[in-house]
Amino acid sequence: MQEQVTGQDQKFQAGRSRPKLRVLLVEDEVIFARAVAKRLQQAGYDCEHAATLQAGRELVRQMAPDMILLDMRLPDGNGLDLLPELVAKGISVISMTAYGEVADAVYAMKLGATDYLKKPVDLDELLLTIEKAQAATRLKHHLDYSRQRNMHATEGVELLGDSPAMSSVKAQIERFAQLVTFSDAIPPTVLIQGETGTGKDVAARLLHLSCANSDRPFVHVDCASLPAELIESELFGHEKGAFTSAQGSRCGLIEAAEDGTLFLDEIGELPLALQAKLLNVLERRMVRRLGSTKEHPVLARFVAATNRDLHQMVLEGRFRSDLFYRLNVLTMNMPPLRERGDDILLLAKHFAVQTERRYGLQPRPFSAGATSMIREYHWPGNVRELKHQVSRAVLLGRESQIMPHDLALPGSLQPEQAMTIPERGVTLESAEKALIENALRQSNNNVSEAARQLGITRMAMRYRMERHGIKV
Ligand SMILES: Nc1ncnc2c1ncn2[C@@H]1O[C@H](COP(=O)(O)OP(=O)(O)OP(=O)(O)O)[C@@H](O)[C@H]1O
Repeated sequence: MQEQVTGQDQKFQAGRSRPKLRVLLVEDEVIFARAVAKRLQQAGYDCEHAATLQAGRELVRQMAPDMILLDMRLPDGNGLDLLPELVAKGISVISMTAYGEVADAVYAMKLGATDYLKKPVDLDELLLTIEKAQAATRLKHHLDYSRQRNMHATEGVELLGDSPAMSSVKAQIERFAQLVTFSDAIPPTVLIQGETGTGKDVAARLLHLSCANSDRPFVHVDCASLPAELIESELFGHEKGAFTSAQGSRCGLIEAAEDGTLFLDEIGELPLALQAKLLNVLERRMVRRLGSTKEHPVLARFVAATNRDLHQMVLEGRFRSDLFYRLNVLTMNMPPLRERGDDILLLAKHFAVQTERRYGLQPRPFSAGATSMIREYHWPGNVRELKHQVSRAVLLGRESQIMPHDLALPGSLQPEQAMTIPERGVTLESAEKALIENALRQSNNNVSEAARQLGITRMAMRYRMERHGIKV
């Protein structure tokens, strides 16, 4: 028997903005099932009901539930028979057992159920248990995500560019790799500073690859994107029961880095309380999981990166000075892209070829106008912005060359240059003339292209050129 619960309570769901959790209830007591379904729908969940194992299996396929409330004693078998396949699908399962079936509940937990409820089920307790299970699933996904993204972490790492600024960075990476590999006591901490998108992450991975034990783990922790309440357990690990959703014990990322590299990205975003704990780890080289009394030695080398001015943050009381001095031992500054001379074009060509290959497109050169625009633009988002704009231009451009308008940059002039009025003043007429001459220069005297850059028609451009006596 299979029953879908819909109807009068649908109105409670309307207008809820959070995605609805899909809950499947596998339960043969129909009156109890109706009460549960009604309550869950009122609470904003999507709920469907199956009264047998077979109907449950069928609905799992159809509705792909996020969570299952699973009764143990069903007309066509025991809920425990269905449990392993649900767990294997990554579905969170809450088992429901009648009085006197404690052994079933224990066995269900061993098979991977997230939690259990004893019948008769109190509906408020049921809601709390669902919320708890949801939090546990979210935590697990975050941990799995962090671990997964660290696999293949150093594949295909390249720091392109041979401008003096980049050559000096590469030489520094080599030198630091020697220092952190062969210091017999504690490997000194490396701090990589630089504007956003300058390649700090790439530099950290390259440093790891340049060390003697590059086959050891490289573990990346993004202090900015991890929710504050997860950073601590992510970094330090936890024992079972250390907090409500800690279902089992788990090693933290500091431990997971073993004797490899722990890369603390966006260290400036680390909450003050955790800064103190991190300092303790750096000083004592010991780590203790949340809820544990046992300490583990820390063998990893620490590399931190930031696009913030940590010194300024120290002055403002937002970053601990003792941690700053501890981190600021070997410091590397990633130069902004605009200070890398010909590297800008080299990188632009590299990203263009990369995109063309990836999408099986015909190679197209940059037009002279696009080339000078790339050279002159100030690239506030650095290499990341260049990569993004070039890929976009390659994918969207229609002409035989990549044109300035394909790059969609906000003009090649730096905003400050374009906006600043000289002390002696300037007339609108002369500013307009300068802009037109500039656009023509950038587009290699291509009038249509220059008109496009200035957002006017070719006719209007011709008219203005004539008025200012500009000839091409
Ligand atoms: N020199 C380089 N050669 C090739 N690719 C690079 C280079 N520098 C950066 N990149 C690429 O640019 C993008 C941004 O680099 P990365 O993430 O290392 O910057 P970041 O400084 O860590 O940025 P954020 O401060 O925002 O975290 C990445 O896709 C990276 O592969």
